[in-house]
Amino acid sequence: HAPDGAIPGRAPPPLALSEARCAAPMASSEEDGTNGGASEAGDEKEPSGRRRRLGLAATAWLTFYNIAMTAGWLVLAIAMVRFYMEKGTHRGLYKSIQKTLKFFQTVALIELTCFSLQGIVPTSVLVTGVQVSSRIFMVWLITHSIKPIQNEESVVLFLVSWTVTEITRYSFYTFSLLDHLPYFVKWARYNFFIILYPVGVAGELLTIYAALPYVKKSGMFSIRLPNKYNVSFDYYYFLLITMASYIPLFPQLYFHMLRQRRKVLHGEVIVEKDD
Ligand SMILES: CCCCCCCCCCCCC[C@@H](O)CC(=O)SCCNC(=O)CCNC(=O)[C@H](O)C(C)(C)COP(=O)(O)OP(=O)(O)OC[C@H]1O[C@@H](n2cnc3c(N)ncnc32)[C@H](O)[C@@H]1OP(=O)(O)O
Repeated sequence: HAPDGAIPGRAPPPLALSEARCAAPMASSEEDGTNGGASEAGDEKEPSGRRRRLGLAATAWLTFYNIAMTAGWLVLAIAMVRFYMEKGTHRGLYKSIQKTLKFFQTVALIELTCFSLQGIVPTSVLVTGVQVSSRIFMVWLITHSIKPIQNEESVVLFLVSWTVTEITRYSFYTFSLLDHLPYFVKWARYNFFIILYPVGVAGELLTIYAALPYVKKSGMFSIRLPNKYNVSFDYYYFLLITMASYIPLFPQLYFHMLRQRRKVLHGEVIVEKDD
């Protein structure tokens, strides 16, 4: 365990959001030895490291954000279960929940642009960047834009994986910030992904694959030569490259989560390279 603030490769932690202008990360649970403020035993006598370092304004804002996101994804989960119970089919499911999905998944850009890039939370910019951008891509440039694939079973695969993951993740952050992290939530955050990550990725890849014929036929989002800028772009090949990029990128995200799991659940100290 490193002493407070003495984290190799990281700037000193902020005291308050307003002071820091999102400029420095908060110390992690491993590093300050406070278990991230999680009071599983419920016997803490003073504010945890997490709250001390973040400051009231940042803690309040993050808590509000995480509660809102937990609620949003819960609403989505309930809507999906209700839809399936009433209709008995997945057909039409995407259409019925698309507004909520688009809203809450797009809002997650805040995590990249403010929390991560600005250093409010000590998360990896690279990991968060790949995670958020691939989701935004799936939501807007695939499922929203290519209507014929909206009823594919693969869409349900990633919808369910994302939803369970996000309810768990945001409630984990919320309870951590409130210093009352139930062990089950922590366990779920660092175990569910073992199954949900590959299932979600399979759903995403199958959905992109299903979109290929429509993209090829329609020539959507493609720029053909000749044109006055003398540039060409073929969305069909872009999708093929995107699918291929899962091969090097997904294992990195998966192994990152496995390392996090060892660190958080089993207390292993892992020195990670800076982004
Ligand atoms: C333009 C086209 C792009 C195409 C790219 C194609 C390539 C794609 C490759 C693969 C993409 C994967 C796609 C994905 O959509 C699939 C799925 O999601 S399927 C569903 C299952 N998914 C998961 O289980 C995801 C699991 N992964 C993660 O959760 C993430 O990796 C991530 C959240 C990004 C990182 O987690 P990590 O554990 O490393 O760090 P955290 O960010 O959770 O925590 C670090 C510390 O920061 C604190 N923190 C972070 N955020 C908050 C917050 N909102 N509020 C409060 N605190 C926060 C956190 O508590 C930690 O603090 P401490 O260290 O003190 O405990």
